[in-house]
Amino acid sequence: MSRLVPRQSEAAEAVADVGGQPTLSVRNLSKAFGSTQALWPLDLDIRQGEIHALLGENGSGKSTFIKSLSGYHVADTGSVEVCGESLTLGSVKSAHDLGCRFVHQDLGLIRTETVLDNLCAGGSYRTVFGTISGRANRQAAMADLARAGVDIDPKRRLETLSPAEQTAVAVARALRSDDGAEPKLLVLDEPTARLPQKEVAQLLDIVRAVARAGVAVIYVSHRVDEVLEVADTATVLRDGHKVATRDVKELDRRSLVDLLVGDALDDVDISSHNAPTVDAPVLLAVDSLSSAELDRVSFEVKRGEVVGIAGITGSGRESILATVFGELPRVTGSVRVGGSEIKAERPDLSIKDGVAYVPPDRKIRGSIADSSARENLMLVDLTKHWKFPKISRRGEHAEVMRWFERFSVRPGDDADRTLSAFSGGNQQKILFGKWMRTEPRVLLLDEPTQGVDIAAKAELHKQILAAATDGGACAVISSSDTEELISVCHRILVMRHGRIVGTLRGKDKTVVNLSHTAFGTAGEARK
Ligand SMILES: Nc1ncnc2c1ncn2[C@@H]1O[C@H](COP(=O)(O)OP(=O)(O)OP(=O)(O)O)[C@@H](O)[C@H]1O
Repeated sequence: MSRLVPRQSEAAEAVADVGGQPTLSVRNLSKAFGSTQALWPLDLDIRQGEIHALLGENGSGKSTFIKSLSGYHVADTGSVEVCGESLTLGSVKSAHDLGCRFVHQDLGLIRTETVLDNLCAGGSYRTVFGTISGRANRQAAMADLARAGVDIDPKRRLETLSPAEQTAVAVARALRSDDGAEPKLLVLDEPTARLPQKEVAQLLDIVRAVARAGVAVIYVSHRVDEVLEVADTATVLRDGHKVATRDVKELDRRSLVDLLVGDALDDVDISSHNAPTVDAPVLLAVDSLSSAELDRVSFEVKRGEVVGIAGITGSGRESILATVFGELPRVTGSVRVGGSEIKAERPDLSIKDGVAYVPPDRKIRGSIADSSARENLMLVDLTKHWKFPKISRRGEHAEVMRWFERFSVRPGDDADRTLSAFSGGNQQKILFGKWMRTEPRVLLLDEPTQGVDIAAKAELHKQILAAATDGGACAVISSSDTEELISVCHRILVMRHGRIVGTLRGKDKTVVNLSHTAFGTAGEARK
C-alpha cells in the first residue's frame, strides 16, 4: 500500500536561505517571437524551499519564461543565476547542471513499466562491482520517492498508481541526483490540471515535501484556490509583463483574481440560469451503452440542459463522450439525437446530425498544430464562405475575427499564424470556436477548460450555458474539475466502474457529495 507522508509545517519556514543568497535570481529576462513580445524584461528572486506560484492568463508569458529557464528558448536579454552561479541562456545542459528540474503536464512516464524502471529511465541504474544491483536500486528508489513525500513500492507498475502518485514518481525522477548535479529548483507546470479533486490535496502535500527538502519550487497554475493554499509567494504575469510579486499571506481569492484579470470577474453560476422545463424535448438519449470501459450506461439530456459527468480516473468518465460521439467502439447500446440514431464509429455522421465533440487532448485529436488558427477554425464547415468557384477570403476573415473577439483570443489580430504558436489556453478557445460555429444541437465537451485561464474559463462557461439555454441545444461536460461541474451543470452524473452510480442536482451538488459518490463511500448512491 502506498502512503503519503503527513503534512508538516509551512515549507518556507522550515528552510533558511543559504548565505542569504536566493536559489533563483532572474534579471531583465526577455523574449520575443517575431513582433510578439512574449516576455518583457523580468526580474524575479526565489528563495531556497520557497513555493513560488506563477500565474497569468493564457498567453501571458508563463511558458515562455519557463522555457527560457530550461534552455529550450534562448532569451533575448537578461541573466539567470542559480545559487550564485550563472546559467548559460539557451543551454539545456547548463540548466540541468545548475540543478534546474522540470515536470511537465504529460509527466513523460511509461505506464506499463515499474516505478523503479521509470525512475531509472535513461539507464541510471545503480551497480555493485559493475552489475546492476536490485537491492541498491530499490533502496535508492525508496529514497527518491521519500523526497517527493511518498512511500510507494518501487516494484509496482506505474499504471496501478493513482494520478497523484504518478506525479510523485515524475517529481522523484526529476529530483534524482545521479550525475552529481544536486537539484535546487523544481518547476511544476500545472501539476493538478488532470487530477481528480480528491487527489489535489495529495499533490499539494508532495509539493510541500519537496520544498521542505530545501528545493525551491515554481508552481504554474490557473487554480487560484490551490495557489492560496500551497504557495508562499505568487507572481502574476499579464501580456508578458510582471504585474506583481506578492506574499500569499497578504492575498485572498478576490485580490488575486483582481491581479490576474485586472478587472472584476463575472463568474458563472448555474443558479441564475433556468433549468429546462419538464416538457422540454429530449435531445440526446443514450440507452444501455456498453464498451470496453462502459457498462450499460443510460441517460437522457433535454433541450436547454447542461449535464456533467464526474468520476475518478478509470471510472469510464474519460471515454464516455468519445463513445457517445462514435469515435470509440461500442459493444452494445444505442445513442439517439433528436430521434435519429447515431451510428457507432461514424463521427462524420454524428457531426451531420448536429453533434459536436471537443476532445480533451487537443494536441493529438482536436487540432492540426501546423495549420493556421483560421484553417483550424474553418475546418469543420467551409461551405459558409464558398462562393463559386472559390472561398471568399474576406468573408472567412471577418468570421474568424468575430470568433477571436468573442473568446478574447490573444494575440487577436493574426489568425494566420500557426495554431502551435498560440499559447495552450488560446488554442483551446480556437478549438472550442471551431465546434461552436457548426451550431450543434448536442455539445459533448471533454475537459473543455483544461489549461484555460480564469477569465477565459468564465467566458467559455457562459458560451456553453448560452448555447444550451438560449440556443436550443444541450451540453454534456465530462470534467475532472469538480468546481467547474458544480458551477455550470444543472445536474451531475457520477460514474464508477463504468456505470452511472449517482445523480447530483440542486443543493446536493457539493464537492463532498461528489467525492463520496465517486469513491463509493456515500452509502447507497442517490439516483
Ligand atoms: N513558438 C512561438 N512562436 C510564436 N509565438 C509564440 C511561441 N510561443 C509562444 N508564443 C506567443 O508568446 C505569447 C506568450 O505565450 P506563452 O505560451 O508563454 O503563454 P502562457 O502564459 O504559457 O499561456 P497558457 O496559459 O495558455 O499556456 C503568446 O502571445 C504566444 O502566442
